[in-house]
Amino acid sequence: MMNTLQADVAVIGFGKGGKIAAAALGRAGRRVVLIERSDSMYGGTCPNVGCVPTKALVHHSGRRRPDDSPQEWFEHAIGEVQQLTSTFRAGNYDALNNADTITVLTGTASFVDDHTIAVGNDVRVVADTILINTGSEPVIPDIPGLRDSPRTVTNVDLVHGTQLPGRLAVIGGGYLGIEFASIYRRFGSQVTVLEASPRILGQEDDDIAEAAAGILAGDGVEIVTGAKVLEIRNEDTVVYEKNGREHTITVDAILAATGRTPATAELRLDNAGVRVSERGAIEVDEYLRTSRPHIFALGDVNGGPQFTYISLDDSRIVLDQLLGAGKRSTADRVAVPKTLFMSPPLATVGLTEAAARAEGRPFKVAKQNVADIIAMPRAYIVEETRGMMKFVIDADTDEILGAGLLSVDAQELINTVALAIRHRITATELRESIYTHPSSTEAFNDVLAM
Ligand SMILES: Cc1cc2nc3c(=O)[nH]c(=O)nc-3n(C[C@H](O)[C@H](O)[C@H](O)COP(=O)(O)OP(=O)(O)OC[C@H]3O[C@@H](n4cnc5c(N)ncnc54)[C@H](O)[C@@H]3O)c2cc1C
Ligand SMILES: NC(=O)c1ccc[n+]([C@@H]2O[C@H](COP(=O)([O-])OP(=O)(O)OC[C@H]3O[C@@H](n4cnc5c(N)ncnc54)[C@H](O)[C@@H]3O)[C@@H](O)[C@H]2O)c1
Repeated sequence: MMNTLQADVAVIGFGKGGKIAAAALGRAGRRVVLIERSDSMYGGTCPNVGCVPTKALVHHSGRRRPDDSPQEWFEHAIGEVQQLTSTFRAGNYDALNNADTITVLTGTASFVDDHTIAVGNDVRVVADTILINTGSEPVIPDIPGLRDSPRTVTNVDLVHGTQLPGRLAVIGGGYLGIEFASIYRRFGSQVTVLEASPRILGQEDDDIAEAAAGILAGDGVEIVTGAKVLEIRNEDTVVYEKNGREHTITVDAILAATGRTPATAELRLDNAGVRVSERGAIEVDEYLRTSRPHIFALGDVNGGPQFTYISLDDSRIVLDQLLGAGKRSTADRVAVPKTLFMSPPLATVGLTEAAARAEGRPFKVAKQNVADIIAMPRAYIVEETRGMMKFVIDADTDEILGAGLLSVDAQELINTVALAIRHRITATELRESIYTHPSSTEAFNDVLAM
């Protein structure tokens, strides 16, 4: 028999934005039903198979001593990571399911019409308002042999598998590819990154991307740029072309890290009249309303930047529509920082030097290698002096336009710079602030003294 639940708000997908919105709406007395397709995904990608396990692997890979067996250390690390993710998963589930106003259903959701959602075969949810928060999925490029090879893995396989690949090929030198390349190299794998573009980290300035590539190469990651992967032969041999010559590498695992696409395939959006863009994302306005105004889309599925904190900010916008003044929008976002967790991390915000030049605005650049920053003994204390810090500054106003920090603690430093940009704190003010000692922030005293 069909079981029908009535709700004020239905949330499809237990991602960051969906869970924050569900909790707040539940606290406000709304009857909320949240639907998640997998019982191993409560909390979404980030705590289960994304940010949290990968950053825990960064941590554990860095603690391996030269005499530790790579395989044993890896297995130990995966065990630790699985404990961590299961704690977070249970915490996420309980936080919502224990609320009187919220029901969590486990099953795949699809639209029946614009107010009705089917969950599996037996349950229907009828809701006034619907939030779609189904995230994204890896794109496996159409390379002959890749999809069928048992050696092809995704981020999900890599954070669950207990066998350290002796040899790993990573197709794609973006955020995901470089993080996994760095992690697995530090665990002891032989890693080759095959990037189609002339260089990795194509969105960053040349000097920053080159410095990052230099650190990875120094750690033993082989980076092949301008590589065209032709096929996967006999399941384990990656055939690629560079400069007109064919090369092969035989590997234990192949990670496709060539981007992630919004997860809409199972939703039957056509039944609800929700429009999707040419690139497969759910179309939204700046208030995250879809083509059906009572249906919102949050997080990766709406085609915005694919970061957990953007999904979180999406929930603020939707909550402002449903419970607040309805003013907040995606247009409010200024200086959104990001961090690539290689070792040391690369964190960036605002304009690159290339973008400032393209805009034709007067700017100056302040940059220094971390090893030369006298005001930052912390780099020497923690024995991580690799990298560089770079600021792009408006030559007329002294405002900071952007920064690229490839440095120990960069994932923390960048938030201070982002705040400075948002609040129009000048480079001089940032330079002349008083910082704790010994800290990494002290570097600003030095690098900004142009
Ligand atoms: C390996 C990796 C590392 C990353 N590292 C970082 C990082 O360090 N920092 C950072 O900010 N970002 C990172 N990201 C990106 C970040 O994880 C995503 O941007 C973020 O998790 C997106 O969240 P979301 O709210 O859009 O949805 P998600 O967290 O993806 O959740 C969507 C949920 O919807 C469920 N679902 C899908 N379809 C249906 C359906 N039809 N019915 C029911 N449920 C459904 C899914 O099972 C999933 O649980 C990383 C991503 C990956 C893959
Ligand atoms: N630390 C973080 O915040 C973090 C970590 C991992 C992932 N993410 C998110 O996940 C998203 C997806 O990551 P991603 O690295 O998969 O995508 P990406 O778009 O960041 O990078 C993809 C890379 O693959 C290359 N590429 C594409 N097709 C190729 C091919 N056929 N052969 C070789 N190279 C090819 C591209 O030139 C690009 O460099 C990121 O954009 C990011 O938003 C964030």
